[in-house]
Amino acid sequence: MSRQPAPLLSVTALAAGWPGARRPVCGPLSFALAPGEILGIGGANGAGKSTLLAAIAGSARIFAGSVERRPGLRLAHQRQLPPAFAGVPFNGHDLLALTGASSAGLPPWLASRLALRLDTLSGGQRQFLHLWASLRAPADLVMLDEPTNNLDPAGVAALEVALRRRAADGVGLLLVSHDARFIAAVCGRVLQLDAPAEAPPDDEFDCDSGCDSGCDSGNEAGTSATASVSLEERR
Ligand SMILES: Nc1ncnc2c1ncn2[C@@H]1O[C@H](COP(=O)(O)OP(=O)(O)OP(=O)(O)O)[C@@H](O)[C@H]1O
Repeated sequence: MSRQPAPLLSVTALAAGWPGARRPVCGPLSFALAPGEILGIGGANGAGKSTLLAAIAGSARIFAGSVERRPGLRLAHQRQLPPAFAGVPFNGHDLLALTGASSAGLPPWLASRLALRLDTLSGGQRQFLHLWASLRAPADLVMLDEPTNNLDPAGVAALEVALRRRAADGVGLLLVSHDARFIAAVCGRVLQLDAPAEAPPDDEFDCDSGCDSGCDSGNEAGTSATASVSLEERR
């Protein structure tokens, strides 16, 4: 009898936002991510997609619910706007060394530019290099925020190949993207966050007892009036 591998990540009734805010920006959200799974995260501007990644990485505030990472989980997180390192004498080799990523398999159009300073690369070249640095880092879970930004069709195709290879290694992938074609091409499931309310209510959010951010306890996470979620199977 085969046993299912333990999930890399279990998110339960999570309402996440930012320190100092009265209310979370997303949630309640519940999902799990298995090794080798590619999960897409979609939704309108401001729906809280980046906030969700930040909560999983431990850099946003958890108002209610929980994020459980598999013990010892190694996480790589590429933010939406990777740093340009302007004015810093730092090249592609340095960036890959910093994250522990191998350059083996890097597309030739980028491999030939690894000795160049990052602030002399084009936007798409730098984007792909940052993606590679996260994707090929020694990580169990890789989260990429708008990975197709600045990439041309050849870059997107190379990214899709790299993502599938990483998933085949058992790495779990969370991909935030507005690119519906890209998400449909690579993701087995999609978590769709609802658009934020036009004007957020100014009443304070009541945390449930699972809050880990030092708020007063209150009622259930399920009563949150912020974005809801739907999870679609793509195949
Ligand atoms: N560091 C932060 N501190 C405080 N509020 C933040 C911070 N980052 C984002 N927010 C707020 O959280 C809300 C959700 O932002 P978030 O970046 O998560 O949305 P998103 O779904 O990723 O949007 P987009 O598609 O535009 O990238 C926004 O209203 C934003 O103003």
